[in-house]
Amino acid sequence: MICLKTAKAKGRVMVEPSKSMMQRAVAAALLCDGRSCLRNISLCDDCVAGMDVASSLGAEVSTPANNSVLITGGLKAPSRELCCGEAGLCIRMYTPIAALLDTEVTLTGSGGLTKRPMSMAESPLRALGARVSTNNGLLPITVKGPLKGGEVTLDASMSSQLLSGLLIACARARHDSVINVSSLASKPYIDMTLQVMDAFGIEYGREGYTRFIVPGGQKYQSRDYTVEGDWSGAAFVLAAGALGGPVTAAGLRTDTKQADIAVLQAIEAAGANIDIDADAGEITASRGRLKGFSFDATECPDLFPPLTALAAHCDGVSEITGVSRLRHKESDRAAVLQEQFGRLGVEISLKNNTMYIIGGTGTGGRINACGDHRIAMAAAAYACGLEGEMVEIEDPECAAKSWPGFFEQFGKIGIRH
Ligand SMILES: O=C(O)C1=C[C@@H](OP(=O)(O)O)[C@@H](O)[C@H](O)C1
Ligand SMILES: C=C(OP(=O)(O)O)C(=O)O
Repeated sequence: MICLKTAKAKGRVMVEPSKSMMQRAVAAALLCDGRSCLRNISLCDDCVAGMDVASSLGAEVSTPANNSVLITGGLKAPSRELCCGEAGLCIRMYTPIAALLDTEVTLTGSGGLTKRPMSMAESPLRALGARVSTNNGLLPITVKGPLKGGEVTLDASMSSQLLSGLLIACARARHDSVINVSSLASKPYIDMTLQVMDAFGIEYGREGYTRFIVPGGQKYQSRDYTVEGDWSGAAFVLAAGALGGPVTAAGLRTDTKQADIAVLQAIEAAGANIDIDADAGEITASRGRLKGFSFDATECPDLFPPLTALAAHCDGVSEITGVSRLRHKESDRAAVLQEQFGRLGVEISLKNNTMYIIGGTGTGGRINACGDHRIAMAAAAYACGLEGEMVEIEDPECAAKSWPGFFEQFGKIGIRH
């Protein structure tokens, strides 16, 4: 457990590199013939799991040094089960990749991932020529390819992550693939996948977010790739700034495809100030007259926790829509936010697809992160809206899933433990 002394935050934080972008780049590097160098890497739990899986699938992964790692591609049958840790993207992306092989591969995971659905992988992979079995829709999942290609339909209402994996893998299938997609949410994450495929020389066609055409038999081109800073982690830093500040989040690209750059709109809607220095890659947030705000987080569900922390200190009621996207995250995130912020005196109600947060009643107290990194980080951002109280966090270590140095960085902006 850690105990944070609440205070207004002030200063500058270098954000962690994006685990979403890095895991995609590692997968692309695995599928190359040559050697890639990934720079500005993250050693968060999810990225370490991604590198381990790539290595088990035949990549030569150097010991990370100087913030970079060398990956020599080469896909081969692993000698053991692939363990994806707690990373949803990792298992949903490597399942189609493992199905490129003509041997049976089992993918598994730990902690919260064991409760997260994998059923969405079954019918599309079968339609593309692989054998698939899951544990009643959960882990472990076993696949046996080779993925041949073909035409397939995918219901992506639960998650975009399998589509990311299919797009990446289908470029290496023997034949061309057409992926028809219905009800896709988290759309920007597909743009992130396509951006990495572009960077590694892969071609595809698309009709918006409903149909993707991926020619088979393509070669990923090895390259130097710099991982950009993580807007999902930056959202907690900027929420902290909006509650006091000024706080600067550094290491970000403003021309990003990342979904969570949308945090800037939400913070401005709450009445706080945002200052952007695109050339320096620095965003500064500072307090304004904070008022309840409305925001649609359907396409950027990871913003719920930092925006809940912000809304808890805004005057009036804030409304965030897209609650249905939270059911299968590291925790049942809407329920956990409601319950755990409730312990801090913040009233949250859930109606249909909307979360209502009543601002201005929160106090210090103790919350349990419930194994969800974004709940732990949200508690720290929340602490920036109080003064002279304590916010205790049970299970803070789970922040390492996306940002191992998170609490150290918050210490630097005045939130000490
Ligand atoms: O592709 C990715 O990197 C991610 C996609 C999103 O998941 P869903 O598509 O399941 O919403 C997001 O919530 C997750 O944190 C990371
Ligand atoms: C849901 C998340 O990640 P994943 O699905 O990759 O585990 C997250 O980081 O909030």
